[in-house]
Amino acid sequence: MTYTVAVAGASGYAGGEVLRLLAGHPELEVTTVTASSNAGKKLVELQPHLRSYAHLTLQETTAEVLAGHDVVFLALPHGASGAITAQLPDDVVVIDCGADHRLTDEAAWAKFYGGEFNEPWAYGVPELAAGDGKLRDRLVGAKKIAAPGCNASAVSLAIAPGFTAGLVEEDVVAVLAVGPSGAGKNLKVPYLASELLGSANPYGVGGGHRHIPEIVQNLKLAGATEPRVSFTPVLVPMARGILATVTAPLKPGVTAAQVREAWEAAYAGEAFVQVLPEGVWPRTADVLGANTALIGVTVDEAAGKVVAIIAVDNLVKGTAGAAIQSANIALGLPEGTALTTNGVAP
Ligand SMILES: NC(=O)C1=CN([C@@H]2O[C@H](COP(=O)(O)OP(=O)(O)OC[C@H]3O[C@@H](n4cnc5c(N)ncnc54)[C@H](OP(=O)(O)O)[C@@H]3O)[C@@H](O)[C@H]2O)C=CC1
Ligand SMILES: CC(=O)N[C@@H](CCC(=O)OP(=O)(O)O)C(=O)O
Repeated sequence: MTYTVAVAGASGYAGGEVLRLLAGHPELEVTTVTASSNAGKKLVELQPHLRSYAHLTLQETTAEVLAGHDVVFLALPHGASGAITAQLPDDVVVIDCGADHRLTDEAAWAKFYGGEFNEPWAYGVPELAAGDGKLRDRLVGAKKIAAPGCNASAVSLAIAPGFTAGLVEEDVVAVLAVGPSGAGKNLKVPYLASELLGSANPYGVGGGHRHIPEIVQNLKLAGATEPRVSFTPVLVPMARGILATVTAPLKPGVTAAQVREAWEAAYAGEAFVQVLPEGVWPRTADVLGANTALIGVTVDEAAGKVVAIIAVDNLVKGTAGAAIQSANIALGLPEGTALTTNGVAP
C-alpha cells in the first residue's frame, strides 16, 4: 500500500531531512510540501540537495492543504504546529517535529515555552523504557506522534538504563557539544559562521534550556522519581551532530559489571541504539546521516559515577529519523524502512 504524505516546513532543516529520508521510502509518497515566507518557490531553490523533488512547489502551510493526505509531517516552529494540528482530521497520521505535543506537564510547558498548552501525543523515541515496556508499544497504531527534541532524546537514551535498573542517584549532569543546525536556518548571532568557526559557545546555561522538562519526563518514565538535571549545551563548529557526556552518581555498592549489564540489556536487539564495547567511545562522524545513537559507558570509580557518552545526528535520530521510525511503527511497516544505521565518515 502507498500512503500519500505532506511535509510542512519543507524549506527548513528538519523538513528537508524528512524529505531526504522519505525519498528512499517505498510506501510513503510525498505529494505536497509547504512553507511560510518561501511558499510559491520551487522546493529545490531552497533545498538544492533534494534533486528527486525537483517537480514540487512549496505551498502555503494551511490545514486545508495538509488535510486529505494519509500522513503529515510537521517541521514548523513551536506554536505554529499546535495551531495546525487542532484543525487536522482525526484519521490523518500526524508526526510533529516541534515541541507542541511533547510535554505532559502543563506547568513545565508554561515555564519553558508559554502560549497554548496542547495535548501530549505518543513520544517518538521507541527505544526508551516506559513502565514494563518501551515507548515503542505506545506508537503501535498511533495517529498522533510527537517527535523528540534532539538533545533531549540523546541525554535520555544515554542515562535512562541507570534508572531502569535502579543503579544511579537522581542527580544527572549533561554537557553537550552540538552543531548549529539544531537551531534551524537561523541567521542570528551566534549561528553566523564568523561567530562559530574556531570557537565553542555555551548557551542555555543554568537550568533555562527547554529540553530539561522533556528529559525529566523521559527519565521518570524510565524509572526515576524526581530527577535533577543539569544541562549545558555548547555550540561547536560542526554542521550537525550531538556528542553528549552524561554522568550520574552510582548508588552505594553498584559495580562496573552491573552498569555494563544494565546498559547492554536496555538496548539488546535494538538496531538504532547501540552500546559500544568497554573503552570504545562514539564520534559524531560515525552517526552523521544515520538513524543511529551510539553509546559508550563506563564507571569512574574514583568519582563514584557512571559516565555515558552518546553520539547522534540531531537531524536524523534527533528528529527526522525518529519521526519516520515512529511513523513506520504506527503504520505497521518494518521499523527501519528508509533508515540506515550507517554514518557518513570522514
Ligand atoms: N533542527 C533540528 O535539529 C531539530 C528541529 N526540531 C524542530 O523541528 C521544527 C523545525 O525546525 P528547523 O527545521 O530546524 O527550523 P527551520 O527554521 O530550518 O525551518 C522552519 C520551517 O518552518 C516554516 N515556518 C516558519 N514560520 C512558520 C509559521 N509561522 N507557520 C508555518 N511555517 C513556518 C519555515 O518556512 P519558510 O522557509 O517559508 O519561512 C521553514 O520551512 C522546530 O519545531 C524545531 O524545534 C526538532 C529537533 C531537532
Ligand atoms: C543548536 C541549537 O540551538 N539546538 C537546539 C535544539 C532544538 C531541538 O532539538 O528542537 P526543538 O526546539 O524542537 O526541541 C536547542 O538547543 O534548542
